[in-house]
Amino acid sequence: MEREELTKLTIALAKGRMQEEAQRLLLRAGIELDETLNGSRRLTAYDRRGRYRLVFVKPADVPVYVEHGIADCGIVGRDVLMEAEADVLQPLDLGINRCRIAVAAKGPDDVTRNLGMLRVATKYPRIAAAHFGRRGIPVEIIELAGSVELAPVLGLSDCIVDLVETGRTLAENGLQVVEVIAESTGRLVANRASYQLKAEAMAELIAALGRASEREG
Ligand SMILES: Nc1ncnc2c1ncn2[C@@H]1O[C@H](COP(=O)(O)OP(=O)(O)OP(=O)(O)O)[C@@H](O)[C@H]1O
Ligand SMILES: O=P(O)(O)OC[C@H]1O[C@H](OP(=O)(O)OP(=O)(O)O)[C@H](O)[C@@H]1O
Repeated sequence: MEREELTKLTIALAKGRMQEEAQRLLLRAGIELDETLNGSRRLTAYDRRGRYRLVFVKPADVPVYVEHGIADCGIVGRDVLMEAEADVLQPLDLGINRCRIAVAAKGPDDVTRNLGMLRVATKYPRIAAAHFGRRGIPVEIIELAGSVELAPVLGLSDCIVDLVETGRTLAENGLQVVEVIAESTGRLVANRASYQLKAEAMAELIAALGRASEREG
């Protein structure tokens, strides 16, 4: 039988930092990827049994593929989902890539004692704007693509909104957490229509990943 006929679901995986943990979890769930993928530049793959097609995309693009139904489901961080405000279902917390989305600065006074417009550097403009909006603090959002911790050190901003795991990047750059906005972990997300139309395959995947992530945690 052709692979396409066997394939039940297309899963979009975030490339980069989350990919390794996600693939380890898939393996525990009995979804083993073609080993010719190792070291290759291919952006799609099937699992050994041909049941799932995997597509590898940038983290921020996972909700885009899933919302449009190109992928039935995806694995991506809650940080990305909060920022994208994507209309997708979140059936499972996978517990991988646990970190916090936090406000950080050289010291708390840089945030709390600021009298004018607070300058906030971040990769997460929507999360940052919503957070300070709730606090009633006027902000200028300075959007950066990475190494956000540099901004307050060099005087580009008063504070940052970024991910913190061990706190090492903050500490080594003389910054500290001022406030935690949210916890983030890797999530299984699903397209709304696929969730209904491919209910059996979805349930099978959710159950397998749920068991695998329980064992992991
Ligand atoms: N230090 C960390 N510890 C744990 N999880 C993290 C950490 N940094 C990022 N993550 C999680 O891993 C996901 C992917 O991180 P990665 O750094 O690969 O993304 P990115 O820098 O946004 O991607 P890209 O720059 O390729 O668009 C994040 O969305 C987040 O959920
Ligand atoms: O608390 P820690 O354990 O130090 O981890 C946090 C760091 O990890 C991520 O950065 P990443 O390495 O993905 O680089 P980037 O900032 O360029 O995205 C995040 O943006 C922080 O900078």
